[in-house]
Amino acid sequence: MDATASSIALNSVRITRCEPRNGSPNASRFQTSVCFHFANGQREYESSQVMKVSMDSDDKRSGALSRSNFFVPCEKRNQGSQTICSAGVCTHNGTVMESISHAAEEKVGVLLLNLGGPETLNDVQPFLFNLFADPDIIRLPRLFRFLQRPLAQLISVIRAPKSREGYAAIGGGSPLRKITNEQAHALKRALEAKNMTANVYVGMRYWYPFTEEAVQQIKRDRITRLVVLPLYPQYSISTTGSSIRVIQNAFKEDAYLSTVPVSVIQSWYQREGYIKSMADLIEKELESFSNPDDVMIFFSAHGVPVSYIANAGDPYKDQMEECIYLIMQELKSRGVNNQHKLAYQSRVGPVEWLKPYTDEVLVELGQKGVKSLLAVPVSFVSEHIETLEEIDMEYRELALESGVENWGRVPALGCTSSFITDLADAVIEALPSATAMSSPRTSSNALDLDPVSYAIKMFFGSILAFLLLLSPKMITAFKNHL
Ligand SMILES: C=CC1=C(C)c2cc3[nH]c(cc4nc(cc5[nH]c(cc1n2)c(C)c5CCC(=O)O)C(CCC(=O)O)=C4C)c(C)c3C=C
Ligand SMILES: [Fe+2]
Repeated sequence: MDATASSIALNSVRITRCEPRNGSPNASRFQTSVCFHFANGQREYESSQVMKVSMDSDDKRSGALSRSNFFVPCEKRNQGSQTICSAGVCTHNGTVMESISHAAEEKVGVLLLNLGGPETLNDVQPFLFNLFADPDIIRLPRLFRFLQRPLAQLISVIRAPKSREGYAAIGGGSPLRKITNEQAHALKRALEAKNMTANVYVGMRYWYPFTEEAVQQIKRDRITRLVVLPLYPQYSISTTGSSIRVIQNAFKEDAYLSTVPVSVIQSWYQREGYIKSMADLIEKELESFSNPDDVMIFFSAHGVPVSYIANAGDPYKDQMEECIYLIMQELKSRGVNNQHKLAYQSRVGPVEWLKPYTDEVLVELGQKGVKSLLAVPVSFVSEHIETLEEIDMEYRELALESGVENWGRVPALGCTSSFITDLADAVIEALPSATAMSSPRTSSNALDLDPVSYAIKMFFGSILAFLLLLSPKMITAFKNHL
């Protein structure tokens, strides 16, 4: 292939029009390429994305466009297609393709996102306050947004005792920070094994280390290209959506960060590596039952309020159902044909959540005579309160009381090597599509920061919350549902 003719720069990546020697004269290939060179001068990558724009008559109507991504160490590619990368310049079959001018200093970062959890029992109430103060968790109509923080204060105080009991039962705090740090180290090592050096950061939404702190570190480290990887396989407004909003705000407002190319992996439940890793864990755990074929595989996903799906277009339910379908297909291909069921756990508050509810289904299954159940937590990839306390203690007890005799639980993926390797592949595949997040701030943002209106809103909001707190009727109503 000769790289000739037109070439334009796009977000610091060069796009080159290449004419295939023996290909259709009506087809054009556009190759985007960027070279990464690291400080030790040894590790080099060429990332290429080839887009084939076909102008054949059949394809004209549909504007057919096919795309393939590859991201390989230059040494490997050199063997097959004679690409040589050095000092920011890639040559392909003898034709010089300039790479970006600052490629020599490319410094790759990966930001892992998670929810965070209280590390001590004293952290529980302030952690809950941060969670309920998030407009992606308690979705108030715009007109009532000024009540968000007073309401968060109220709900966090009421919820705290129940929540504290749960954290006390699992050792006095959430293991999420420790496990996420371990996953970050494992991912860094997995990337190194694929010849990619990257700084891996952890950003939590509601507790330390906060996402905002991680973003500041990314700025101090002068990262030049970033992949954002939420540790939630499925996208929900309440998890991935909320964390991405924080990142977008931080990046747009900062002169340096707004220029950094960023690629966000929104969801990855459909990745083969993840599906196979989940199937491995399930297959292994089934073997611990004396009658593996009779065990019902019981997927327990974290719930969200129905209004997220019905009114706000949250794709979470669809993605969850597809995810379960893919895992079951994988198991079937291995000859595992067990029955399965999906239900939703962890509902909070008086509104309707996704159904069926885990606790209700467990009772029904027990009463129907199901004797063996294998619980599979499927919304998270680390152990935390909802696996260690809710599933292992509350749901297990409920199932056994309802007639289930054999109970098992699949562990969260944690640092399972096939899973971490797949995350490394996801990062490498995402790098070439990184683009800057910069965009002008909106006038409504500016309004949100006006200190006078903020003070007025806080004043009236606090009075309302205070009145609510004084009302015993109100407290009883909340307590019954939280
Ligand atoms: C009130 C609304 C909540 C929504 C919506 C929600 C969605 C949601 N959460 C997770 C994952 C986690 N949740 C965790 C803790 C947690 N979540 C809520 C509430 C909502 N979650 C509360 C009140 C709490 C605190 C614990 C408790 O009191 O029950 C955690 C951290 C657990 C830990 O070990 O610290 C995770 C992780 C998902 C995946 C999700 C929607 C898809
Ligand atoms: Fe939650």
